[in-house]
Amino acid sequence: MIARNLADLGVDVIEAGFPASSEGEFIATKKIFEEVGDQVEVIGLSRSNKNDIDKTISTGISSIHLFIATSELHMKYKLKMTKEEVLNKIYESVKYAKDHGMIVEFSPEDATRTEEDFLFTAIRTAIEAGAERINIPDTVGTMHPFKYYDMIKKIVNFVGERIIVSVHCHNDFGLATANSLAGVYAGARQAHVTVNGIGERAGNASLEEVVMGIKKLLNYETNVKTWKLYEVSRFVAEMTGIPVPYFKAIVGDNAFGHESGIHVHGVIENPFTYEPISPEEVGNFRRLALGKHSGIHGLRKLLEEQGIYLSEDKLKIVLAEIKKLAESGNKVTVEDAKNIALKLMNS
Ligand SMILES: CC(=O)SCCNC(=O)CCNC(=O)[C@H](O)C(C)(C)COP(=O)(O)OP(=O)(O)OC[C@H]1O[C@@H](n2cnc3c(N)ncnc32)[C@H](O)[C@@H]1OP(=O)(O)O
Ligand SMILES: CC(C)C(=O)C(=O)O
Repeated sequence: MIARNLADLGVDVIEAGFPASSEGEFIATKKIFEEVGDQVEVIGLSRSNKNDIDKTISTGISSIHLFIATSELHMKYKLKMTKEEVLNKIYESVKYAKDHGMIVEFSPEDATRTEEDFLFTAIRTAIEAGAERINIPDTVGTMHPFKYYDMIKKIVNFVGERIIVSVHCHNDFGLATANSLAGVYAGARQAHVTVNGIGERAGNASLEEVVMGIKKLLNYETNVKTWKLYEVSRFVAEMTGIPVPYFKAIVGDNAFGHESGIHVHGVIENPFTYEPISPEEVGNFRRLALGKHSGIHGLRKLLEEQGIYLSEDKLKIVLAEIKKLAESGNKVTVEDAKNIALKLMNS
């Protein structure tokens, strides 16, 4: 169901799973391909070994994302391989997948902590073996946008126009979206993202933020139907049981929420004053709230929507009551405002 939502949303590629990791992932990848493979490219993640590649191929999909770590840290402690062994694995696995007719995306895992010369050698090896896409993972989110921009720019120049460079950013320092945008600005033409930013540790770059950043901040195009973003985000939250944070950009409940009087006044006059994106553009909703920060303009609007028209003096009295209520620790609703106003009108 999530895959169908993503296909309808207009994403270019769905990384459906890691077929060699379990029977469930194998079946899911196969099923997702059968369901939406005619609408969107479906790709499977795989270690750089024959067993994983064979398993991925046997799902029926035709794109594979091969990875192997290239940083000293990962090679020494995790893979227990030398540089030469890793380069051999890259060449052999990419070549093997290509010989089986796969589209190959290759990731030097922990790329951003990899010694530069070796990273370029690994990338060249993957391309020589036939990889069409090179993804540069910031595996533990240790990049900042200025550094990642320089790195991606260099790689884009190195690989030339024929190869698509992709970015994959983790959010350990809260910079996954910023780094993804820096990478795209530097010439990457694919970004790995997840709905609501879900992922290991602090998560991955969020689809909603990266798509809207590309559209509104970089002024580039994507194929994503942005007005479906909120709906897809909520669907994934419901299916996974992982709620969307209240203050989450684009899809959070407060992403278009305004309480402060000055802001509400601005938004009433022209929403662009305090909304850099309109809620409709992403399928979210504007929410005007009442509280200790409220002002007359916002209160008047909310009451008039309830059919209550008060003089400026009366509005001031209602506003004072609302502030008092909020400052005593209560959440103030439109219903509260309405009751206060009606009481005043009847007194
Ligand atoms: C940064 C990333 O996101 S990487 C992808 C993360 N995703 C996953 O791990 C998918 C879910 N994983 C799993 O289901 C399991 O870990 C499996 C099926 C992949 C492997 O399970 P196991 O065989 O039990 O091994 P385990 O996970 O404990 O260790 C990983 C093994 O893969 C090796 N390995 C790790 N990455 C790679 C790679 N890219 N290419 C080849 N071998 C690799 C490790 O060196 C280790 O090898 P060893 O068993 O010879 O010591
Ligand atoms: C497999 C790779 C792309 C990965 O997930 C990472 O390095 O974070």
